[in-house]
Amino acid sequence: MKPKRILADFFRKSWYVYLISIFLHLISNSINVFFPKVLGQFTDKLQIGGLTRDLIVDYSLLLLVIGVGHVLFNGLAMYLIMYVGRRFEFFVRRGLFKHFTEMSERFYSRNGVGKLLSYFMNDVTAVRESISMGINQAANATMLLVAAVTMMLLIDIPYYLILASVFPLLLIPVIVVYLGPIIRRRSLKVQEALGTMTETAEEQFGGIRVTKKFAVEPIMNERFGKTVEQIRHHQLRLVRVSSFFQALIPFLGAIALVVALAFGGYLTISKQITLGNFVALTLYIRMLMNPLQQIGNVINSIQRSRASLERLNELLSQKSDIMELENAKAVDLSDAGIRIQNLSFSYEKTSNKVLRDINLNIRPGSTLGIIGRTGSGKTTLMKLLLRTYDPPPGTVWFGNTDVREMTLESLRSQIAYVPQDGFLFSTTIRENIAFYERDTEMEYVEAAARHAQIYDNIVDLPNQFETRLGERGLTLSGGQRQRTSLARGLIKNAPVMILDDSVSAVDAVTEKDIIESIQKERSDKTTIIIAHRISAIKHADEIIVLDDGVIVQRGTHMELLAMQGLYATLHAIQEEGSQHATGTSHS
Ligand SMILES: Nc1ncnc2c1ncn2[C@@H]1O[C@H](COP(=O)(O)OP(=O)(O)OP(=O)(O)O)[C@@H](O)[C@H]1O
Repeated sequence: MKPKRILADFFRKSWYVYLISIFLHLISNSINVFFPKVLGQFTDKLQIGGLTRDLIVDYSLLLLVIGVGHVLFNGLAMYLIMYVGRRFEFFVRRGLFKHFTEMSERFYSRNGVGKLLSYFMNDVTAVRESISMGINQAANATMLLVAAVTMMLLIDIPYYLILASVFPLLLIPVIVVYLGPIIRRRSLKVQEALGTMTETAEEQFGGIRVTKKFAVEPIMNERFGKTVEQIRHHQLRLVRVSSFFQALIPFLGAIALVVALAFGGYLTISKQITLGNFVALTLYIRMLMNPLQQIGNVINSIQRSRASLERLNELLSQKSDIMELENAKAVDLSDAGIRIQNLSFSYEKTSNKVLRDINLNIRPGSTLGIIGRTGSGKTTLMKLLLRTYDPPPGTVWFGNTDVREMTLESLRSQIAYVPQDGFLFSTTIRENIAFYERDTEMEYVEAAARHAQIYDNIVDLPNQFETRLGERGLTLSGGQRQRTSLARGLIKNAPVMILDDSVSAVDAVTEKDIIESIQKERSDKTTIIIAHRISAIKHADEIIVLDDGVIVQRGTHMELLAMQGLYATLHAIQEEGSQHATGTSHS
């Protein structure tokens, strides 16, 4: 989908449905406009006493046929337009989703989930309403207006009477020009407020467990109440102007009817027009009221949906900041080393450097351990390896290829990244583990679960590997979730694996089993283990200690212990802690 052109793209695909629908409206309205004419003739016949029993039956049947014909074609036309409106919704929502999946992590840090959901729900619906109901009503109303005015001109009603009666309606365009932009501006505010509410709701439902444990429901209610109050405020401002606008149009129609009654009535009693023509004139003017009301609705809805369309087009114009080069290369990572050269990085141009002058060589098949205080830049370094953020050119290399010149597919499909807070989807455990390849055979799923030390927990569940997690299913404990996510990483059997503090929520014995299993399974593959506990990384070929974005120490476990520094300090503290825990302290 090209940016800024969702409507044009859509109309190009669906124009013929609109054409058929407008044609059906045309037939429907052409039938309908005969109603007043036939009724006028009926009145004239009645007045001159020319009505017979047979004629009454004939007129009744004729009116019935007009009514049925009008409803039938109108219904068909409405169905087509509604159908195509729903297709628009489908088309845009699918396009939006695809666009979102192409956006980088930076985009998601800037736009909350709630805000993105509000584009899906509120904005798409607002545009759909105006291109289905809006076009339907506009086509219908315009035709009815033209047909009614034409019929008035064709029957014997003086032009000056028609002009006088229709004159108040000529003020409508003036009102539209004045009030339209006000409606649009206020509507934009409403959409923004709805977005904020969805965002707050999403965050508050996500954090409901924390809220409950701290018993701060009143504060949350108040915070949410404020966002709802904002919507009410903006919506009332919109309702005030749009109701005024919508009421003005039928009001002008009513004035037109008063003119027709007064002026037409005078001409009838002075015998300048027939009673039948007077009835037809008032019915035609009355007939104009509905389309006028509809046109008011349509203009209102178009103004509101223009605000939403602008928001959607603006969103779809945003490009991902992680772009693949046209001649990007696929690199086989199984025999490619990872080289980091003079890497410094900050998230925003103006913010402080999170990593400074990092130099690192990871041989293919080796294990690197990373340890460091919280916030020292460990995860950031991994994000740059995975290119979820762009490192500066020439700083991150896989073999002889700069990561920025690799295809994203070859990079990410060959790295298994296991984050600390492994997210699990609301589906079965088996599908969560076999996430990368859903049709992986069960024996591999089970093996991965064994290596991640989660197998025994899973087989104790009611439906074992087929147990559903999440919204409609069971919830796992933090440690179980972490190990399930670890199994998902292990099953990929990727040339490079990154464990980003992925065993932090398991006990020391389980951690030891997991690490031993990983060592055995991945003896010839590159593994990077980030941990706060030295026990998880001490077997690594090289360990780096990060502090405030700088590598302050590097070496093997034994080498680092021999140096005085952060590593030895951490080791001493952790050893002391574990002695306390096992009751072996002598102090
Ligand atoms: N998306 C982001 N935008 C801006 N700053 C960020 C972002 N992510 C992390 N930071 C900042 O970068 C610094 C390093 O964060 P990082 O997550 O890399 O640390 P870490 O060493 O992995 O910490 P931990 O051990 O707690 O996981 C922190 O100061 C953090 O606030």
